[in-house]
Parts: sequence; structure tokens; C-alpha cells
Amino acid sequence: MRIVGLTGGIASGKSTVSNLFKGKGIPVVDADLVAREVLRKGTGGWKRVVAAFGEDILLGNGEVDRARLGQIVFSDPAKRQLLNRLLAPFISSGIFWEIVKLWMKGSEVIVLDVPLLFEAKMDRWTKPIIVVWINPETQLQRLMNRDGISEEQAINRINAQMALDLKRTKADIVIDNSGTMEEMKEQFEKVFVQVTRPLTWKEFGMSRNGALWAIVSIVVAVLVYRNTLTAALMVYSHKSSQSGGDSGGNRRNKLISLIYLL
Ligand SMILES: CC(C)(COP(=O)(O)OP(=O)(O)OC[C@H]1O[C@@H](n2cnc3c(N)ncnc32)[C@H](O)[C@@H]1O)[C@@H](O)C(=O)NCCC(=O)NCCS
Ligand SMILES: Nc1ncnc2c1ncn2[C@@H]1O[C@H](COP(=O)(O)OP(=O)(O)OP(=O)(O)O)[C@@H](O)[C@H]1O
Repeated sequence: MRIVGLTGGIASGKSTVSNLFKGKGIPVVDADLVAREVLRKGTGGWKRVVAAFGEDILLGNGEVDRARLGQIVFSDPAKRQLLNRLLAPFISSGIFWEIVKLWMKGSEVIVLDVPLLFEAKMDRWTKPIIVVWINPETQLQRLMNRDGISEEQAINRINAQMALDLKRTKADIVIDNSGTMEEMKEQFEKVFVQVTRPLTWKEFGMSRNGALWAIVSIVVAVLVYRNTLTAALMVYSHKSSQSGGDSGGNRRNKLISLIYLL
């Protein structure tokens, strides 16, 4: 299985790129969606966050007022770190189970869209890593337009993440999304070819089909060579018992019986 990392800065265009992947049939695990799920009313994440931030951050229906919590954490680094610490275990395990589900379905190439891929050190699990880069002026403008927030609020949100220029240096692939949608789509087509090239042996081994292939190969090898294997084990067993050191004798006899059963 190939786990492609997709990251960038806030409003740099990650969701826009991940929608293009989805449009081509590549499954995407969206960390923002996972983060929403783990903050739903009554969940473990919700309980921890309410205990730490108080009931003032709740709406009338008991759900978290995301805009309110956003205002708090994006203007106070200590509170943001607290929120990150509280939610990180839930988000990581949510992402893990999404990957397991896709593995069980047999997906060979998947995309992890994680805004804080480097900050949360999840880049260790992904290869290649795509960074959606954008120039600072366009990023600020797009963020203000999309979220309807002031320049100051937008700057706070941008500064809450690792600098996009630094993320760019850690990328295997960079998509520059400072231009038009058409320019971005042209780059995407090339990136798509690159990330969907045939799996390496290691990636194949990590996929469900690779694991099934390994199990079937072992069973077939045992079936084909069972006489040779049994004979070898019997000779070894005999030699061990003659030399008096036969602590593993029972285990070997069981193995011989198992091979015979097969
Ligand atoms: C603070 C919250 C409630 C604000 O919710 P809101 O609906 O306004 O924003 P949304 O969740 O859609 O996030 C928008 C973008 O903000 C950025 N962002 C979100 N959380 C963080 C954070 N803790 N640090 C830096 N940037 C963040 C990301 O680029 C994200 O794509 C929410 O972002 C949240 O719960 N954040 C903590 C969980 C988290 O770390 N999410 C990122 C997933 S890796
Ligand atoms: N090439 C482009 N030209 C014009 N607008 C764009 C382009 N790419 C993305 N946008 C717009 O910019 C905004 C931010 O894009 P998007 O939501 O994909 O960013 P994001 O990186 O997923 O943001 P976040 O970190 O908040 O999840 C959106 O309103 C989107 O429609």
C-alpha cells in the first residue's frame, strides 16, 4: 500500500487537490473530517475539551462552537497546544482506523490529507509527500475570502502552522497553487501519474493483496516441499534426542504433524 502524504498551509488548496484525487478514484483520508468526528458531542475528545475549556465553548445543542473555539486557540499558542495535546491521540487513532478500513478494502494507493502532517510527525508514515504551496499574499487573500475573517485573524491562523516555505523544503513533490485552477490542474495531472506508478515490492508487501500473496505462497511452498520439510525435521529431531537436548522435541513433533495434516 502506498500512503501519499498531502499537506500545505491553511487555505493553500489541500482540499482542492484532494478533491481531484477523489475524482480520479483515489481514496482520501481527510484529517480535518476525522478531527471533527472526535469533537462530536459525547465523544472522548469532546469530554476532554469541555473539561479543559469549560462549557462556554458549547452551542445550545451541546456541540462545540467551532468558531468560538477557533477564536480562542488561534489567538493563544498555549491554548492551541493544549487543544492539540487533548485531541492528538483521538485524531491519530481515527486516521489509523481509516487506513485500516482502506487496507481491508484492498486499496493500493491512498492519500492522507493532513494539514499538520509535519507538525504531528505523521510524515514518517507517508511517501511521497506532496506539499501544496502558495505565495503568502494569495494565501492570506484566499483565507480571508473563504472564511470571511479579518486580516488579523487570518494571519493568526497562518502563523499557527509551520512556515509553508519550510514545509516546501521537506516535500518530495511541490504543487504551486498560487495561479489559476487550470495551472494547478496541469501540475496535478503530472503528479497523479507519478503517485500512481506501479507499487514497489515493499509497498506491495504492505498492501492487503501483498499480504494474501505472501500467505498463499507460504502455504503452497509448505505443500510442495512438505516431504522434504518433514524429513529434515525428523532427522533434526532424531539428532537432538540422541544428544540429550530435546527441549523443543514436542514442538517439532507438533510441526511435523501439522505439515502432514496439510
Ligand atoms: C479549532 C477548531 C475547532 C476550528 O474549527 P474550524 O471549523 O474553524 O476549522 P477547521 O477544523 O475546518 O480547520 C481549518 C484549518 O485550520 C487549520 N488548523 C486546524 N487546527 C489547527 C491547529 N490545531 N493548529 C494549526 N492549524 C490548525 C488547518 O489548516 C485546517 O485545515 C478545529 O480546527 C480543531 O478542532 N482543531 C484542532 C484539531 C486539529 O489539530 N485539526 C487539524 C487536523 S491535523
Ligand atoms: N487555484 C485556485 N484559484 C483560485 N481559488 C482557489 C484555487 N485553489 C483553491 N482555491 C480556493 O482557495 C480556498 C482554499 O482552498 P482549500 O479549501 O482547498 O484549502 P485547504 O488547504 O484545504 O484549506 P484548510 O487548511 O483550511 O483545510 C478555497 O476557497 C478554494 O476554493
